[in-house]
Amino acid sequence: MLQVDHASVFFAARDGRTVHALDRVSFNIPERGIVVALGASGCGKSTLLNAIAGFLPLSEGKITLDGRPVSRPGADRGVVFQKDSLLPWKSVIDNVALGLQFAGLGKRERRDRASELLRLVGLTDFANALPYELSGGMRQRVGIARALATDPDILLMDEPFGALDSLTREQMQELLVSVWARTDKRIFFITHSIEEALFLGTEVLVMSPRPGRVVARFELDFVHRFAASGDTRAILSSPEFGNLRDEIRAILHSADHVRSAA
Ligand SMILES: Nc1ncnc2c1ncn2[C@@H]1O[C@H](COP(=O)(O)OP(=O)(O)OP(=O)(O)O)[C@@H](O)[C@H]1O
Repeated sequence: MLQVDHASVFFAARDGRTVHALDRVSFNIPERGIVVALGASGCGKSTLLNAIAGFLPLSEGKITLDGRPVSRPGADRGVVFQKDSLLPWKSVIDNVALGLQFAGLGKRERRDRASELLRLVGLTDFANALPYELSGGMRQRVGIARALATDPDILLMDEPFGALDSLTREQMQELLVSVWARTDKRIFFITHSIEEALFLGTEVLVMSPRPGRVVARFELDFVHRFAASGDTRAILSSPEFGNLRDEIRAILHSADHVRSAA
């Protein structure tokens, strides 16, 4: 279980003011859970992910993974960013195998593991390609395979599909569900998109800015339905999905309204 307990972060801005980026955020990610943080720009989503990744310390509160306090980056957490950070001079398979080098695996084992992961994300035929030969969606698939290489307990994904066109984005969401269903990973996922949050999340945290806090949470099972049926259309067009989308849109608008009036 990943536990985030009353996490707060204050930044000292350059003009001397203090930015209250995150305000007493608490949630858990259980086994096989996908928790999605949804909110407008500036509500502290990346700050939260960076704290879970161990890239930045909390000002108050604590984060534990299976009882161990999180204080620095570790192989138990794999991170995927919006912009892929592939090494342009290395082949796809070598990019995936990179993390395994630090884990002390031999060359043969690294390539075997990387090939297995490329199969998982449907990129076997591109193992020897260079990153510039890939589309945006394919690069993100390499990023997912690379994040999985060290077999982390949890995947942390910061708007991984935000820069993709809508069709590719939908395909990537489906691919992520199939990876999740086959690997049993926990996932923490950040997005601006209400539909993406509803489709992927077993729990959605709706966040509002200044200070960044959770204003509503929803437990969902659309992702389980998709994993069982593979029928995206039926899920997106269901009245239940539409009603929740409208409800969350209203919450986000009123959070924004409160902020502009303040
Ligand atoms: N290093 C920093 N120093 C000062 N302020 C910061 C720092 N990092 C983030 N902030 C501020 O903290 C707040 C939350 O930022 P954060 O990037 O976490 O939001 P976000 O929800 O991820 O936004 P986006 O969706 O645009 O990425 C913002 O007001 C931002 O300007």
